[in-house]
Amino acid sequence: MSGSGLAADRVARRLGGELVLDGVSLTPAEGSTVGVLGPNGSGKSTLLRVLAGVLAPSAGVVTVDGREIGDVGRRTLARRVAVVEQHADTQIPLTVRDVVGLGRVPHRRAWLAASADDEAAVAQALEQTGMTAKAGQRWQTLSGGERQRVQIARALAQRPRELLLDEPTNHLDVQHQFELLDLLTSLPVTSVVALHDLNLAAMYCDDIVVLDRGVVVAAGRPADVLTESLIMQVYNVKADVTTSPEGHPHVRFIRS
Ligand SMILES: Nc1ncnc2c1ncn2[C@@H]1O[C@H](COP(=O)(O)OP(=O)(O)OP(=O)(O)O)[C@@H](O)[C@H]1O
Repeated sequence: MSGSGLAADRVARRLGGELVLDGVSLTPAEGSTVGVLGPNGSGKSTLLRVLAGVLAPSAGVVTVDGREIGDVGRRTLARRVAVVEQHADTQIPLTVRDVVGLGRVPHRRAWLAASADDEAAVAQALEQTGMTAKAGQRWQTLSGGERQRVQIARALAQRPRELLLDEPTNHLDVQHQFELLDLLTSLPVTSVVALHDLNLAAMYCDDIVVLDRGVVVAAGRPADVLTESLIMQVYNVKADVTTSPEGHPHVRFIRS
């Protein structure tokens, strides 16, 4: 398969005897934000882990600039693909600045101290995520939302071309959800983001992929994908979908 960027072609993955992903293809346009939606257990995290090269596909291929991901060196991959997982934790007493600095590791030779470039990338990432004032604070003492923002800062400090995020808005208050997604969509990176909030996905994603039991059941522009029938089919919930004044689909759930 040719093409630039990160792509999945008919990827399957088996876990514990179950087919958790089945024939999933994803070709994010360069610089776009792609939302991965789907119910609990539908395979969103697994897809992100396969795209990150952490899990190998059981069938199909993931490619980076047309090369199979397994053939791209770990260091090369770590320099361009950044991952923000759902439950990052550490027992090591690190400051916020230390954690963000971990994003620079793939760019450094082990025996060299942080360069001016590294320091500038860390400072910029702290600034972009609004964490500069907390740079000296211990990671363990942060709130859930602050930890989330620091993980995102670490990923940004990596200066990736592709950013994979697993429910990054999870712990964030509404202002920080908007700030994060405004930031993601303004960066010159390709982002693949697992989200649960259909309206956030509608507001911010260029494209949406909906998984159900490991299969892509819909993909395309939010307005084409987020329909009342799709929401009923996938989530078994009634919804009223209208168009917001900004032109995005707006989903209102209806209790039956
Ligand atoms: N190591 C494993 N062994 C067996 N099954 C697994 C394993 N890891 C994940 N699964 C199963 O794979 C399916 C997909 O999991 P995944 O975490 O990708 O879903 P998800 O869409 O991210 O869910 P959520 O919205 O709850 O985060 C689930 O049914 C899960 O139980």
